[in-house]
Amino acid sequence: MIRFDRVTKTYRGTKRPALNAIDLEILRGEFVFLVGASGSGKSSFLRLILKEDRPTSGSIHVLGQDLGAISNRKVPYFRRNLGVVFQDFRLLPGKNVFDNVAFTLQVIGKSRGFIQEAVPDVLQMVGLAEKANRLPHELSGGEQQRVAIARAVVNKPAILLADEPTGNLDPSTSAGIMTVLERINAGGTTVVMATHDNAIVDHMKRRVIELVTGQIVRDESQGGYGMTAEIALQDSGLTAEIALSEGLRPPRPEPVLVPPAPAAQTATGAVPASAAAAPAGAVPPMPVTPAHPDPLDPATESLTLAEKLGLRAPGAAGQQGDDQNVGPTT
Ligand SMILES: Nc1ncnc2c1ncn2[C@@H]1O[C@H](COP(=O)(O)OP(=O)(O)OP(=O)(O)O)[C@@H](O)[C@H]1O
Repeated sequence: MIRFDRVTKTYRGTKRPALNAIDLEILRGEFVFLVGASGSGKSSFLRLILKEDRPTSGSIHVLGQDLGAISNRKVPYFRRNLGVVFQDFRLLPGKNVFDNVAFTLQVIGKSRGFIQEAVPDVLQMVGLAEKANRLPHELSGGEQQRVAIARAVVNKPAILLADEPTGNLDPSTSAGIMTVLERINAGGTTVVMATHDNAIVDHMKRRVIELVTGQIVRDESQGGYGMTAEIALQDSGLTAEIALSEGLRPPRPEPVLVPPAPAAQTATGAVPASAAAAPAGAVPPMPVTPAHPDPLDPATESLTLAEKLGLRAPGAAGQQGDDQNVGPTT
């Protein structure tokens, strides 16, 4: 379903790869947590799956397609198989709940009849059937995220990518969002979720892949958040987190040295997924750099919402002002 073969991503102007020789397979129907300190490569990993960016070396297959062989023109068609949810919801503030969800289907040209059936169904699934006429600012943060999830899955994608979907939500609201994501996964959609939320990861007991400086150091079939290295930058006033240097990092259990699971199997047990993985604890201090797509790279140029959701080719005409990126409204 998703396969990375020796994938390395090095951004322009940087020396150290954001992702370093990643070998990984995610199977149909899996629910996978991607954990790791800020800057460890989680968002880069998701962007590569979406073909929002391209690897510096190595190959990526998603749904049987070699992403390197998909032309830019065909990318929007490829992305229709993927739903995406972000930490900051990205709803359209002037459209009500129904229209925010219908937006996905309108952009890809679905009929009015189809939309009239599909949108109420998915709103029911995320628990918002009664709020179809509300505007985003009339909803709580958790409800706004449910709308974003409904929009992501209304076209029944095979894969749902979620980049810290509970990052702006309190614990009980987050639990509700996870119930919705579990429901979507139970319906057959493969879910890959990047998160810093240790309580959720520990509670769900799903596959956990941990990145440290762009390498997979842990791949467990029913993992927990564990000793994932994170620290708040209190003295800088930022809430970002950095990987701990060796001296500061809490002790980590010795890795179990067993060979990586065969490509076609789900990972079992604590498996260092790459022989080249950095030894536990050997983590240099990380500069805290916000992840922005490389402005010089045509594959990561600034995208409108429709483009970002994979519904329209970058630069293709849309309705003026119809799809600007929007953050939380509460
Ligand atoms: N467009 C870019 N240009 C240059 N460097 C980048 C770019 N995007 C990410 N990076 C760098 O690549 C590394 C991995 O970043 P990435 O955003 O993938 O990490 P992350 O694990 O998602 O972090 P966070 O948890 O903070 O979202 C970091 O060192 C980051 O600074």
